[in-house]
Amino acid sequence: MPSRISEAVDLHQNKYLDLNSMKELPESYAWTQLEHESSSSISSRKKESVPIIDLRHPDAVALVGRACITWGVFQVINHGIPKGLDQRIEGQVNSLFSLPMQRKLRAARSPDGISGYGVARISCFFQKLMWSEGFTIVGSPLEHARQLWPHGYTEFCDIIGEYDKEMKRLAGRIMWLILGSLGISEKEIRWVGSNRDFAEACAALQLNSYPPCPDPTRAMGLAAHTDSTIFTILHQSNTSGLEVLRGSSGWVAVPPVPRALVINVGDLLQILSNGLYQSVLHRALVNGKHHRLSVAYLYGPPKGAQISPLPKLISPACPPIYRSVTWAEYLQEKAKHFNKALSSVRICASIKGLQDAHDKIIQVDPRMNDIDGPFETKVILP
Ligand SMILES: C=C1C[C@]23C[C@@]1(O)CC[C@H]2[C@@]12CCC[C@@](C)(C(=O)O1)[C@H]2[C@@H]3C(=O)O
Ligand SMILES: O=C(O)CCC(=O)C(=O)O
Ligand SMILES: [Fe+2]
Repeated sequence: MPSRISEAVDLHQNKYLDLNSMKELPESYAWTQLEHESSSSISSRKKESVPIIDLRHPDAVALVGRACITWGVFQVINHGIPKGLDQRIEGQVNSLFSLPMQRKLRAARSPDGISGYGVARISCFFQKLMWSEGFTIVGSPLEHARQLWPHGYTEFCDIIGEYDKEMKRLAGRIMWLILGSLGISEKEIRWVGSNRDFAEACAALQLNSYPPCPDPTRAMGLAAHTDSTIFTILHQSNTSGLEVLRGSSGWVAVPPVPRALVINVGDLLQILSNGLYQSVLHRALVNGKHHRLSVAYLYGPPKGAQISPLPKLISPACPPIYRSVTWAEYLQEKAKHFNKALSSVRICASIKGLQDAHDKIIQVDPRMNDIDGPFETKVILP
């Protein structure tokens, strides 16, 4: 039986395989059938689909509230992001991931860093590797862009800057819809900012690439996870792959809708809403023919802001179930406990009717069985 350390080294050595040139699925990327089962067949039979909300609808607040409670995810249209920006950002993402591996590695994320090129951060919690590459941007992408395109990095930086600005504006608007749906006014949030635009809010941009895969039914693009955000705004290219877990219905596909953006409830919104809006477990599957891209805007509170259940949502009958955390503290919990991060900040162990995403874990990765600690693979039965 190999030791945990040598397995970790194996993973590390496999880390930068060039997925774009592989003709067969290496064993290290082959996930078990069980992990793929329970997929969309059930949901498509039931004809359930993730709500699509027109942000210009007069009842947008109520629609958003209902979608947060019943799904934890929705798509938005008429969101005001300039036409064509989605295609321009996709062009940049495509050009980044099409670079030769040696070039991409110049912008590699350092082991303890946040920004840069690399495999999914959550890879260390899984036995198998994921069929994807990522590039994370926090703050300015300039230094990494220079490494990637020494003679032509400005276009990338300009488009990222424009996308970031537009996302921040949209995120502020969605914040108001969500807060409105919870009955929260501006007086009740310290960090709304003087222009009511959440100017100090922090965010990360995650660019994801899922190359065509020689054996897509055995591969996993991005394993099931929840985001450690208030919410995430996701643009997906015109190839399906995103799935969300919906209670007893199992995995439901979130099909790309032209110009629509997907909004995922994140863990911090679950904390703020005292468990009313639960973060959504989601994953990305891969495709045999098409290269899939996605751009996630991971939206969170300002640095140092304490996130805890909103006082208005608390009463003797509904005591706070989470302690207060900053985003940075929560990300540390996530890095340590992954699926169990929410329960690690829970102060009230069991509330009837409330389940954290991790409570749905029903089978521990057998390789991890004899290891103490939080290493668990989500295997969700139908
Ligand atoms: C702010 C962040 C959220 C994130 C970790 C990060 O520091 C930057 C990347 C984010 C991301 C994107 C892909 C899925 C995810 C779980 C991951 O591994 O990296 C999220 C992280 C998260 O939400 O916890
Ligand atoms: O590619 C996708 O559809 C999902 C990406 C995602 O979940 C993430 O970046 O957090
Ligand atoms: Fe995600």
